[in-house]
Amino acid sequence: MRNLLVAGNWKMNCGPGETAALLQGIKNSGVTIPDNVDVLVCPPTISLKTASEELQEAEDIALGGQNVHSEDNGAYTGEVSTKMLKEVNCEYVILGHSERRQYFGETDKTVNAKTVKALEDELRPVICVGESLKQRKANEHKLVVRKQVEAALIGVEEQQAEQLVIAYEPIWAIGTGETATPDQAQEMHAMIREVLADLYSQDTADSIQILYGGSMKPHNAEELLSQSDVDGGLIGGASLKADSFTDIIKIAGNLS
Ligand SMILES: O=C(CO)COP(=O)(O)O
Repeated sequence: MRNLLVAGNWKMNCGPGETAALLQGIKNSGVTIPDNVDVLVCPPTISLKTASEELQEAEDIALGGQNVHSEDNGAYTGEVSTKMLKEVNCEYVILGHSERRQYFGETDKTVNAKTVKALEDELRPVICVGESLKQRKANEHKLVVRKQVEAALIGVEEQQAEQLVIAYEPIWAIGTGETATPDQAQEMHAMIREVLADLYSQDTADSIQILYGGSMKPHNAEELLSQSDVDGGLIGGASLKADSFTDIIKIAGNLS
């Protein structure tokens, strides 16, 4: 049985001070992380060191970056490398979030290069895919997402693939308060798992956690996380408050 992964993408929220406060809030909430739940937080780059220090005695909460460059170092103003993320104890990195694709020119090609680099340097990529409202209305959502998954994984070998996490995040559901229905999420997650099985094997596909992201909140987490191919959530807004994030952790613990 796969563990469910409850992951917080803090986006451009929480400098070091607020990061310390939020993580203390999570730790002081008294939540015990269930054995069958993995928990991940992804603060902004500038707050990762503080987060790492705060999480020193909370080994069951993993740390991740929100982006990484595909080169080791060099003249890339504003960027961070895999080694820098690892130096502050990141185990994961979010790649290809739709906001990065939309505002910062990320393409399937850059997402692929970053995925290959992250795996090479033993950071687990959380690869984000998802269709726009226009694409869903045009009934192109499956094709679009299939292509995004395939493109991200060019050159990724089967034995590395077990380190992957995929996040299905329909763009129309991000920060809008509108979620995919449980059936819509299940349909897309099952399709993504099929793509992974075609690329690798059913066993490998079954071992990869596929997260849902897009307005996941305590009130809708149970119905989404109960779907057989939904292996967790990538949570934006609701991960910024200790109580809503820990509520989702508890809901996941009761399910898996
Ligand atoms: O983009 C998301 C997580 O990466 C989802 O954000 P919201 O939960 O705020 O909709």
